[in-house]
Amino acid sequence: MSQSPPALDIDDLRKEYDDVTALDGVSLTVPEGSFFGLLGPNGAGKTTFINILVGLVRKSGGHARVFGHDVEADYRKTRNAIGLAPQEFNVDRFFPIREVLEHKAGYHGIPAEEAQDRADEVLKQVGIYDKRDTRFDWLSGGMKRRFLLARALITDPDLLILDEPTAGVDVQLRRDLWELVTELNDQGKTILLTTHYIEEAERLCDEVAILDSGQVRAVATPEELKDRGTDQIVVELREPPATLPDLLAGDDRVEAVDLDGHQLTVTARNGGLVAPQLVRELDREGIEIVDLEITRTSLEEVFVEMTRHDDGDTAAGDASDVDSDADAAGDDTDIEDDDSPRAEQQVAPDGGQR
Ligand SMILES: Nc1ncnc2c1ncn2[C@@H]1O[C@H](COP(=O)(O)OP(=O)(O)OP(=O)(O)O)[C@@H](O)[C@H]1O
Repeated sequence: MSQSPPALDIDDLRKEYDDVTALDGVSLTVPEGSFFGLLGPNGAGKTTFINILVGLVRKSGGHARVFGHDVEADYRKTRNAIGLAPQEFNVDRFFPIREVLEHKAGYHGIPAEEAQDRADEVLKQVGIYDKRDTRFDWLSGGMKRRFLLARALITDPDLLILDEPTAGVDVQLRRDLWELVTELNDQGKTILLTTHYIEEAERLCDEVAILDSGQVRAVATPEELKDRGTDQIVVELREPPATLPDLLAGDDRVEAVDLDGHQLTVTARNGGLVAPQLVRELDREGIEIVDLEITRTSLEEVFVEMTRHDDGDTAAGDASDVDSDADAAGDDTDIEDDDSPRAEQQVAPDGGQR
């Protein structure tokens, strides 16, 4: 029995815009049904990657296949398999949102009557059915995000691409959207998520790729990535020893052991596994423990570390920049009725209007 192809099969994908290398040999496999996160600082190449998948940007080299279909040679099949909720608002703002959905369905070949039913269904699904006769302009920021998701769902795509879906939305809506996309994933849709909210990736994704300067730095589960960072084991001692014995000697997970007054701090990978050995050694030395706490590295710290550049800066700035940038991303653009505001060119080989 032949195995079905993965949702995304990306091999040495490259993109140059004049003298800017946006993608520098990206290879990735996203299994069907997975919830996959694409993390990267500003300018890492995430939008370029997505735009190549949906045919808005022409690749300079390599291969990209969606459920086995080449994104350029089989543009139409690829495009029909993907629902994209883009980062920026690019909606025809003069029509009631229900009509916008019907047009989109019609463009994808869905007959008018079915398109109406589908439009109602997805508006209900994202919770803005009562706004169906409202123009996009008149929706609140959060409703606009919900609408973009409805538009991505109108064709019942197998692959849902969410580009910063919760940028600039409040905590409650973010949680609602998380719940909704988790349900969609449970129903079998493959989800590709880009986000600046590391917590979002950690909560939702089975696997994440860290992209930086157009290259994949790591592909792993959030837990595996955290195992690569360092934890801190902080031990409060009853009586600090006059000289610190040689603790955890030869354990290559351990980066540092520091004593400051009553407080012993061990910096180590897999802190949870190192701690029991530390406790045994302290016990053997007759050093009494009053308190012990392990602070696990955060995915955010691992992310910042992995995308730190040689000049000591991260491309992402610090973690707080990461979040505030995302908040600012909800601006309108003037481009309308297109899935991406940064379309370099349209590459539908069939010449079809998108
Ligand atoms: N149409 C374009 N023409 C020229 N350069 C571009 C174009 N689009 C993107 N770039 C450049 O390609 C690089 C990758 O940009 P891209 O938008 O793909 O990154 P990103 O990871 O999506 O960033 P962000 O998180 O800020 O949205 C950047 O250096 C960007 O300036």
